[in-house]
Amino acid sequence: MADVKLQNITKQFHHQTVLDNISFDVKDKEFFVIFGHAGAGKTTILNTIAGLYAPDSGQVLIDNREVTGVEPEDRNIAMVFENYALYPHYTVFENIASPLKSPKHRQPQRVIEEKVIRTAKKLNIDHLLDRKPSELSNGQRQRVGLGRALVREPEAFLMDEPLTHLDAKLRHQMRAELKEMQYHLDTTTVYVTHDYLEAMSLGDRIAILNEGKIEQIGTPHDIYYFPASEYVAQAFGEPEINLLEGHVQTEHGKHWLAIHEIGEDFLLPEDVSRTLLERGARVLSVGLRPTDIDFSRTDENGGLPGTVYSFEPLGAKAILSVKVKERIINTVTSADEELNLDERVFLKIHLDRAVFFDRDDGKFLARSKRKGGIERGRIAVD
Ligand SMILES: Nc1ncnc2c1ncn2[C@@H]1O[C@H](COP(=O)(O)OP(=O)(O)OP(=O)(O)O)[C@@H](O)[C@H]1O
Repeated sequence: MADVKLQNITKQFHHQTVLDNISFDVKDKEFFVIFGHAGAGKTTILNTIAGLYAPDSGQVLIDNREVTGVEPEDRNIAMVFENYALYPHYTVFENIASPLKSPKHRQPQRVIEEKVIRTAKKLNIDHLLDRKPSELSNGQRQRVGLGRALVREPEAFLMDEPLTHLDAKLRHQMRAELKEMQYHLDTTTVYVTHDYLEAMSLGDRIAILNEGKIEQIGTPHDIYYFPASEYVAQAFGEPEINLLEGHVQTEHGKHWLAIHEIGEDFLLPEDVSRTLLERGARVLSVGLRPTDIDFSRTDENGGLPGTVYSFEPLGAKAILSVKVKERIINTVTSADEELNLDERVFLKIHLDRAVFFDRDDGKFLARSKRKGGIERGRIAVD
């Protein structure tokens, strides 16, 4: 296996820029996820790495060797597709052996047998070699698909939404399988998805692509807790992060955040106010994850009053939307709550967990790294 590097890749189709100066470095044995909405350019990146598309500018390096002009079959990259494209009339053995029989890469029968058996053992499917794909479970089929890619001993795997059309339960199971396989096989993988949960659960690192540009590259933790932009924060999390407008105000040497939309002021964590003032940010966008807002039925500690706008039980948890003044705020509660529409409730916002963005360009400004709660109170909001 090897590392895969993209340097300043640009690609246009019909004068429309589809990839705009894309650079990243997938390390040897890394599981690297490219996340983006439909049309963001994810598949175009995979095709560029595989050599199916030539970039207009920029370089592709595999194992530090430039391959930008090299034909796909000479790149030693394996692409795994959504349906695994197994030959239905071939046995598992024949399916896995098929890449070793192509005219360009044909190998002697003895070598083929050895490689197929070794690959099947790695994937724990060596007892299934005589079966046809129709006699396999989905998980086993996936392993055969991967086995067929792996048998060529590629330098990297490229996977284009391999789990998209599976139902939720199976998808979860397959995710676990892929993860386990990755752990045992030490493969370098570039994996494309539009499902943020898949990206978070599989990726060592994730690149977030937005209309052909990379918004952020980071670990799942970085992406979730320190999103580089409002776009990233909105894409990762269900229900979506609440974004409100805040104004920094200074009184008696203390820095407060006034959120007029909900008629509430919060004392800013010191590390946050320092950063915001250094950056000269007085008006900003405040991101509050639904999980960082608690609700109660009683006004115990000066909670923020609102009324139930909707209550959506989803098994173990429920999405509670509360109308505060004219704003709808989403929170997550346990599903066994019984709440009626228009019922009066109180919210407790954990501003110490908020993420602050520039109001104009939506880029990340600050998040408190302090542990523990913050002081909270009311001052007059004009
Ligand atoms: N061969 C092509 N010719 C013309 N336009 C193309 C070609 N391939 C892709 N595009 C365009 O490039 C843009 C990015 O497409 P791409 O398939 O890379 O997106 P994606 O992020 O993989 O989307 P999806 O999740 O829908 O598969 C789209 O607007 C698409 O229409």
